[in-house]
Amino acid sequence: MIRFDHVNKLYPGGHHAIKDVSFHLQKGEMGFLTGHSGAGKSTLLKLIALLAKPTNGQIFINGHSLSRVKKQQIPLVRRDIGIIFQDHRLLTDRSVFDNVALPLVIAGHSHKEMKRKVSAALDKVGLLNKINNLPLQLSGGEQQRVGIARAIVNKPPILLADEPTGNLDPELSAEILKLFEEFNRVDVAVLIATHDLGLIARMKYRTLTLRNGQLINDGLFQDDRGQLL
Ligand SMILES: Nc1ncnc2c1ncn2[C@@H]1O[C@H](COP(=O)(O)OP(=O)(O)OP(=O)(O)O)[C@@H](O)[C@H]1O
Repeated sequence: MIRFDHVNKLYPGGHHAIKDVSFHLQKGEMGFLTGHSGAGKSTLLKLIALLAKPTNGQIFINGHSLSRVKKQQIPLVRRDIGIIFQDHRLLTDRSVFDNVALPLVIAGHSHKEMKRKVSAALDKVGLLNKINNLPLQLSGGEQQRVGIARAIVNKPPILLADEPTGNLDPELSAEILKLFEEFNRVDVAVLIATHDLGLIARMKYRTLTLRNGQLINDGLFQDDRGQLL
C-alpha cells in the first residue's frame, strides 16, 4: 500500500531530512512512526501525501510509483490518502458540515451525496449533533474529531495522522486511537506519527523509528537499551 525504496530527502539548503529509508506498509496494516523532534516524521508523511518530493529513491502508493505521477494526476492520487493534522487546520468561518465536505467539493460530488457522506462521517466520530456549529464552538477534542471526519469522508484506503493526540488528555487520546483501530479493521492502512511513547507501548503495533532521518527500528517499539516496551 505504501512502499519506500531507498528514499532520500534533502531540503533546499542541504538538510538531509530522510536518509535511505525503505519500508512497506501493507493494505490494512496499522503502524506508528516515531523519533525525536526533527527526526523526519512530518517529512516522511509529506512525501507519502505528495506534499514534498523525494530527492531520490522510489515511493509507491497503491502500486503506483509517485515519480511517474504527472502534476495533473496529483489530486487523484491524494484522494486515496486522508490526512489528519495536529492543529486540525479547520476553516474557522465555515460550519462543521462545510469543513468535512471539503474533500467532496473538490472531488465534485452532488449536494445530496455530500449530505449523506458528511452525516455518515460525523456519525462515526460521534459529532452528528454539531453539524451546524462553527469549529470554535467545539472543544479541542471535538475539533480533532472533525479533522478526522474530514480525512475519512471519502473513505480513502490510506490514513495518515501527524501527532493526532498531541494536545489531548489521555482519555481523549485513547478515544481517537480507538477510531483509528476501527478504520483499520475495515482494511484502511493507518500510519500515525507521534512522540507519545506511552501510547505506542500500550498499543503494540508495528513502529517505525527515525533518528536523524534514518530508520533505526521497524517492529515493536524498543527503548534506548533495546528493551521491548
Ligand atoms: N521546508 C523545509 N526546509 C528546510 N528544512 C526543513 C523543512 N522542513 C523540515 N526541515 C528540517 O528537516 C528536519 C526534519 O523535520 P520534520 O518536520 O520532518 O521532523 P519531525 O520529526 O516531524 O519533527 P517534530 O516532531 O518536531 O515535528 C528538521 O531538521 C527540519 O528543520
